[in-house]
Amino acid sequence: MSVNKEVKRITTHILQEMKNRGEKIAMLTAYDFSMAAIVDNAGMDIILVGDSASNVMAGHETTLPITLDQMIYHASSVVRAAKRALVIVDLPFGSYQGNSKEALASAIRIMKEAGAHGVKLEGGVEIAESVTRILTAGIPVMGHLGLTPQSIYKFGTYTVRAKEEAEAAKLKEDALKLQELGCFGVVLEKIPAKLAAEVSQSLNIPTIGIGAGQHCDGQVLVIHDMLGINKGFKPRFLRQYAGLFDVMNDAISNYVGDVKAKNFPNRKEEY
Ligand SMILES: Nc1nc(=O)c2c([nH]1)NC[C@@H]1CN(c3ccc(C(=O)N[C@@H](CCC(=O)O)C(=O)O)cc3)CN21
Ligand SMILES: CC(C)C(=O)C(=O)O
Ligand SMILES: [Mg+2]
Repeated sequence: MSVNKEVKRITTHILQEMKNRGEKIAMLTAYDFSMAAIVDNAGMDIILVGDSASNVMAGHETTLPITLDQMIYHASSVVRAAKRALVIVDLPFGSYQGNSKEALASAIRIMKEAGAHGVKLEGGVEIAESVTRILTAGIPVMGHLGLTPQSIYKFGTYTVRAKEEAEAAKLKEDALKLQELGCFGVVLEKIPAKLAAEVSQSLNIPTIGIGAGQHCDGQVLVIHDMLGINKGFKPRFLRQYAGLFDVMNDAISNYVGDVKAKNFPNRKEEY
């Protein structure tokens, strides 16, 4: 399907129209200017400045260490590159769980200092007050349910979530609550496809899946994973669209070889 690059800027209203007419929503992460420029040029609907930057940019084992200041630095770089995509930024661990006032202050910093278009928060009914407060300030909010990596130490593993009926019921309740509060969409991470399909059908707002099957209204992946830059990470839900680790490794080792062999620079490459 061809991508309409005529659209000036994707908005949350356009995303809702896309769901209404059954057009799938494409979302991908980016954390810096150069990558975001490529992602935007390729016709992405939403660019997520994910707290997965903690893993893929900083090399941490979890998303917990990344700070609000660091997220703002990544987000401001992405915003400068994004001409068409809607730029959504994860509120990092510790920047919103304290109370709704803190949550709003963090969201405002992201909007004001990075120029982002909205924020994403992990959690359901527990964060209802914060979601409401942020929305009241006119800031679009996206929910995130299922595997919520900021709670990894509570769960202990990254296995599929909501397989049991009780947890599935809670997730459905959370999704409805987030919609009722006014979220423009919700990410469903690593839950059974059947549950994601049910939630996607029962909600009016779009669902964006990662490891949540084909019936979500859109899909999201981490860019380093789908480009094959991050070789070690290969869960079943991930499709690798390129093998950039090897491509980049070959180019870089050729450069090393040329320098060592005195093949670079040559006479044409000097002044
Ligand atoms: N590089 C990267 N990609 C991601 O998708 C991602 C991050 N980082 N950081 C934040 C969260 C964490 N996410 C994750 C992490 C692990 C799995 C996962 O499936 N891990 C194992 C299986 C774990 C298990 O079953 O116990 C795997 O198969 O690799 C999925 C999503 C998604 N997000
Ligand atoms: C995996 C996506 C949904 C995310 O939250 C992130 O990249 O941080
Ligand atoms: Mg995240």
